[in-house]
Amino acid sequence: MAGSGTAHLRSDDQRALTVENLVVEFPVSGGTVHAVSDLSIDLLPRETLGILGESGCGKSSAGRALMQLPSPTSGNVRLGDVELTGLKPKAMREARAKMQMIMQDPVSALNPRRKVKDLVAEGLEIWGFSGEDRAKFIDDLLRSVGLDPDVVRDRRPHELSGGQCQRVCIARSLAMDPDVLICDEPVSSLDVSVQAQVLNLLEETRERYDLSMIFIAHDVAVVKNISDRVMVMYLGKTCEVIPSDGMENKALHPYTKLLLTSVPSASDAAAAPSGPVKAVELPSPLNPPSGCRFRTRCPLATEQCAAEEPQLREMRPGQFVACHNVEA
Ligand SMILES: Nc1ncnc2c1ncn2[C@@H]1O[C@H](COP(=O)(O)OP(=O)(O)OP(=O)(O)O)[C@@H](O)[C@H]1O
Repeated sequence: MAGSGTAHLRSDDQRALTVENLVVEFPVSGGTVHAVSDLSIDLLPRETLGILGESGCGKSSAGRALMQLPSPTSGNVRLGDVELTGLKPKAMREARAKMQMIMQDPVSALNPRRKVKDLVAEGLEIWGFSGEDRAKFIDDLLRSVGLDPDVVRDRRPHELSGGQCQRVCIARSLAMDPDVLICDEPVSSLDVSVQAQVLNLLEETRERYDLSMIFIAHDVAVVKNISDRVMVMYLGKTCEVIPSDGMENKALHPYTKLLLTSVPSASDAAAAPSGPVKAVELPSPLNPPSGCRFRTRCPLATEQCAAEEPQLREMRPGQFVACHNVEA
């Protein structure tokens, strides 16, 4: 798999989730949208991997394809030891229970006609819970996400705030006893005042329930703070995988540096790309540039970048970069 975009962990490390060469394409009238191209991920148990990139780079398409919603165009997704590709519907439902997704808009993720206690219980049939056991289980889950069961259990989504709805979504996911939580922009639709509370809850939840997490967002500071490692995507491809600790000083790919300079910090100067980034629109995923997809905006681009696609190389321990023109 060398050069395929995988994070290349040690071969003896256990994986919560393994993704190999994921491709997501959408046929449209003008051709094919190449939303995700050759994406590989190794997620360790209890690790949070951030996926960072600007709008339209394929983050959500990748997240949904991991859940097989819909299945990717090609590539393999393995949850623990279970290969999801090609599972029959019943086996897929059971496997999918172990990988839950928290969406950007919690209000529209919840059925407006159902009460909180029924929303949280939506997936519980497969565990066979009923009666008092079930009611206690739901109350415990509501408490664990910081909601008072006596206050919220009989309410419907429109009677709750956005932050409370996201807490209900998190409780509903936890009801399935998942191993992996995929969070797709989980706080971007919430008021700034409650974003930090929900981020803290996600972090506490990951620790308390021994979860592994994929955290998708375009906000560099949020992704950096919550993640152990960050995967930076540009136009459907991985350009860098980097430990989040100190990444503002360690980033090597010109695109990662560009993203980091959008976060005001004392280390901006160190992080700035070496040369002006060209002010052009994000190229169309219908017809991505040849070679390196970032080359049309890159201050370091050479002829080689148009001719040859750079593969991920381990430049420093745990840091992988797809660029012809950077050195460690
Ligand atoms: N169902 C679809 N049909 C056609 N094109 C799609 C579809 N879903 C996504 N796309 C396109 O795929 C590309 C990647 O979109 P995606 O939503 O995955 O990006 P993103 O990084 O999550 O962006 P955002 O943060 O704005 O959601 C975009 O060009 C988008 O327009």
